Amino acid sequence: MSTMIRPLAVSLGDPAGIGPEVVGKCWDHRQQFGLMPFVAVGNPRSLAAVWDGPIAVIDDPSEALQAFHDGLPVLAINSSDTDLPGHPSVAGAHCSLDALELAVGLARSGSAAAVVTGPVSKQQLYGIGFSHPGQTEFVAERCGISPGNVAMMLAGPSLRTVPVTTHVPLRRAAEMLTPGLIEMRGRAALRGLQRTFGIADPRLAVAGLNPHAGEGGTLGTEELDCIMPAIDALRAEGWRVTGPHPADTMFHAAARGQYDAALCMYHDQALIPLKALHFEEGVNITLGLPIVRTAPDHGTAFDIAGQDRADPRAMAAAINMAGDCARNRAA
Ligand SMILES: NC(=O)C1=CN([C@@H]2O[C@H](COP(=O)(O)OP(=O)(O)OC[C@H]3O[C@@H](n4cnc5c(N)ncnc54)[C@H](O)[C@@H]3O)[C@@H](O)[C@H]2O)C=CC1
Ligand SMILES: NCC(=O)COP(=O)(O)O
Repeated sequence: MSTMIRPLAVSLGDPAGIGPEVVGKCWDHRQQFGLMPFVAVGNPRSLAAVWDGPIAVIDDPSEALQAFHDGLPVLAINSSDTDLPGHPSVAGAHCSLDALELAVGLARSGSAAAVVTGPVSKQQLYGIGFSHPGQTEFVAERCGISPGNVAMMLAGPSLRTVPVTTHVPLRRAAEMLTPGLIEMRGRAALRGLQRTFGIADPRLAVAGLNPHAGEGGTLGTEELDCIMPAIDALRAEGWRVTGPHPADTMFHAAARGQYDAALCMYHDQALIPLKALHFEEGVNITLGLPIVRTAPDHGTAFDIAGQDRADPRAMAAAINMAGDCARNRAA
């Protein structure tokens, strides 16, 4: 089936967060943002609570394209409680997981061209027994891919970053670093730059872990023991890889011009520069999957939910990137 005749599936995320509001606003501004048709997956009541646009509850994703012109098509997940914006609940966590499951299933089955995931609360999901670090690893598992072989990329107009370790305590992140894990993430990032971003001969800059990339082993040895062997292995395969670079000096404008993505050792090393530069339009994309999955870079923002203050631009960027990547793959 052609990408052009399939909608994107957009899960609403936690019903008490800003996911429903930014998805509704994306439908409002669909022409301004240049968005292809999408179907929301979640509780229609959580949309109606924060957005007064037209909602078209549909039974089958094939109805989405026609419905999209007159209203926001929604495949309904009916949770037992009505969630109040800003007040997450157990029922809301179950609803966000059910919506994620259905939206990913639509992309896997080919009913949707790609999946865009709305923001969920990890704390809420962990509370109902969710055993994955985040949605990235959940989607990987549903696609039958080992979590080690996918990469979480944060992408903005002037920077792409990929963390080697994701949602683990910082102490544990350092312990988890091995040449094999760094090499796998680096390879997933490089292949993703080729396949998803169309960069034929991508350049990857690898960050060090320690101050000044270990200062020759005097401020830590992970660069010598783990990072350099991974760089050597990737170079031996013919990839253009540099590093380990001191992380404090690899994100200024001139440095960013030297690479297509930065491979970072832990979550905040990757996400702080990306969000400092591109919070309003940053996209989280999972590389290494048989389907396309994107998300806005921001979280549930419970502090502003229901106040009409949520900026939809990152969600719009995620929807646009999902559409572009799906079209690239179909071409
Ligand atoms: N893709 C996902 O599902 C993500 C989920 N999270 C989850 O979100 C929850 C809250 O995380 P935080 O660190 O507080 O980050 P957050 O992104 O939810 O909020 C950080 C700050 O930015 C503001 N903000 C976020 N998005 C905004 C938008 N679109 N428009 C206007 N203001 C916005 C919030 O009001 C808050 O002041 C956590 O439970 C975390 O697990 C965090 C990041 C991504
Ligand atoms: N900080 C990024 C984030 O929380 C998104 O992670 P994921 O749920 O997409 O794996």
